Amino acid sequence: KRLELKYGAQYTGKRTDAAMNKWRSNRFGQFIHWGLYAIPGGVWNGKTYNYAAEFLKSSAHISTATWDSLMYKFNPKKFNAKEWAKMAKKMGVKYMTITTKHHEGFCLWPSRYTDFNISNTPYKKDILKEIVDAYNAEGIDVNFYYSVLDWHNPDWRYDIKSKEDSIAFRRYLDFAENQLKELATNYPTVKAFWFDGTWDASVKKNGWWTLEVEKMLKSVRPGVIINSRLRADDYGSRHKDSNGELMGDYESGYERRLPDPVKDIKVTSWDWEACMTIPENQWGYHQDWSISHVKSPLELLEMLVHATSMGGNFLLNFGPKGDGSIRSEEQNIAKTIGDWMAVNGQVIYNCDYAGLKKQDWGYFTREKGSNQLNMVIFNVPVSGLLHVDVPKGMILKKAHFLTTPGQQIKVEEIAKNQYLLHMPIKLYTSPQVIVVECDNGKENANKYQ
Ligand SMILES: C[C@@H]1N[C@@H](c2cn(-c3ccccc3)nn2)[C@H](O)[C@@H]1O
Repeated sequence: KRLELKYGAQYTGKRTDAAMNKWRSNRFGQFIHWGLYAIPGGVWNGKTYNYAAEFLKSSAHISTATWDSLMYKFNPKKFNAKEWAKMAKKMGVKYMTITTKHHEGFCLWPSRYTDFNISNTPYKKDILKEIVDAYNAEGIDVNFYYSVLDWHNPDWRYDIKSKEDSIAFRRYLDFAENQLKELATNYPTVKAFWFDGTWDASVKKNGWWTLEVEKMLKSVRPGVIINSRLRADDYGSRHKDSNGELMGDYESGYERRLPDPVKDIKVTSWDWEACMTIPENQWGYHQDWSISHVKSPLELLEMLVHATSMGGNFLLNFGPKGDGSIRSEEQNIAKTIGDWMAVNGQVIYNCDYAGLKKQDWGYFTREKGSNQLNMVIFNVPVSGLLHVDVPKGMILKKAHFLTTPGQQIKVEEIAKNQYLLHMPIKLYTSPQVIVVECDNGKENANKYQ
C-alpha cells in the first residue's frame, strides 16, 4: 500500500531535460578528492596508517585543533589547474566532481560561513574558482561534492538525543544550507551536487531538510542535478523513499562497486553513477600505495564500459598531493585510458544499455537512437566465436572492427535469436570494439518457426 510522503521522491522516471541528457551522455567523469588530508597523505608522526587517507584524523586519533592547524600548511606550490584540466581532457572525461568540503570541514572556497577555508591558508586565493574555470575552459562540466558530515563544525551531531542537540544541529543545517546556496550562487556553471556524509541518524531524522536543500539548489540553479545520497524521506529511508521510489535525480549508491550485469539489471531503468578508487580504498592522497592492490588501467577501463553497458556513469577518483601535483600512477592511468577513449569513445559517450543479455566475452552498448550495436570485447574466446543472443525480432547484419570498417567480420545465425560472430584469432592487447549493423525488422522474426 502506497504511503503518503511529504519528503519522498518528487517525480518518477528518468529526467529527459537537456541538462540531464548532457549529464547522462557524459558517462565518464573524474572524481577529485583534495583537502588538508592530502598534506600528511596517510602518514602521521612517522607511522603509516593503512585506512583511507582522508580518514587519517580518526585513524591516528588526532585532535580537531591539531588537524585543523594543517590549514596553515596548505600552500600547493606545484598546483596548476590548467595542467589538471588538460590531463583530464586527454583521459576523455566529460565531467569532473570535486570535493568542495570533505568530512574534515575544510572548504576549498572562501566561504562566508566559516573561517576554515582556503582564504586563511598561505595560498589565500579561491582555488575552487581556478579549478572550475580551467575545467570549463577544456569543455568539461564541473560538479560539486559536499559532505554534510563535518568534523570541524561544533554544531554537527551524529544523532539527536537532547534539546540542545536539536538546537545545535538546526544551526548546523542552516550553516550547511547557506554554504550550498553560496556554492550554487557563486559558481554559476556548476552542473550537479554530489552529497556525501548523510548516513547518520541526525540527517535521517531531518528528511525535510534534504528536500528543502534540493528545492533551494534547483531554484538557485535551474536544471542542476542532485544525487540520491542527499535524500532521506519522512521515515528516514535513504536513496529510495518508503514507497521504493528513487529520490534525487540519479542513484549514487555504488561506491567502489558496480551493479551485477544479471542480478542488478533493473538499474537500467533509472539513472545511476558508480564512483571508484584506483587503490582498494583510498580517496585522498596516500603516500604509500603498496599497502593494497592498485587497479590497472585495463581493470578501470572495463569498469567504465561495464557501467555504460548498464546505463550508468563512471566516476574515477584522483587524489592530488598536498603540493598540487598528480602522482605518476594516476598520470599513467589517465594516459592509457585516454589513448583508448580517443579511438573508441563513441561506444561510451551518449551510449546506454543495449537491451541484450550479458555475454562472457564482454559488454554491449548502444548509442541513443542508433541501429548500430557496439560490442566491447575484454575476454576473447579461444574459439574466436562471440555468442550473441538477440531479443525477439532483432536481426544482426554486417559487422566490423570499429577501426577497420573495410574488413567484414562473419555474422552467422546459428539458431532462433542466436548468432556467432567469427573474430580473427590472434593476440589482442587492448579491449576490441566490433560494431554491428542491426535491424529490428519483423520480416525474419519467424524464420525458425
Ligand atoms: C565517496 C567516498 N565516501 C567517503 C566515505 C566512505 N565512508 C565509509 C565509512 C564506513 C564504511 C564505509 C564507507 N565514509 N565516508 C569517502 O571518504 C569518499 O569521499
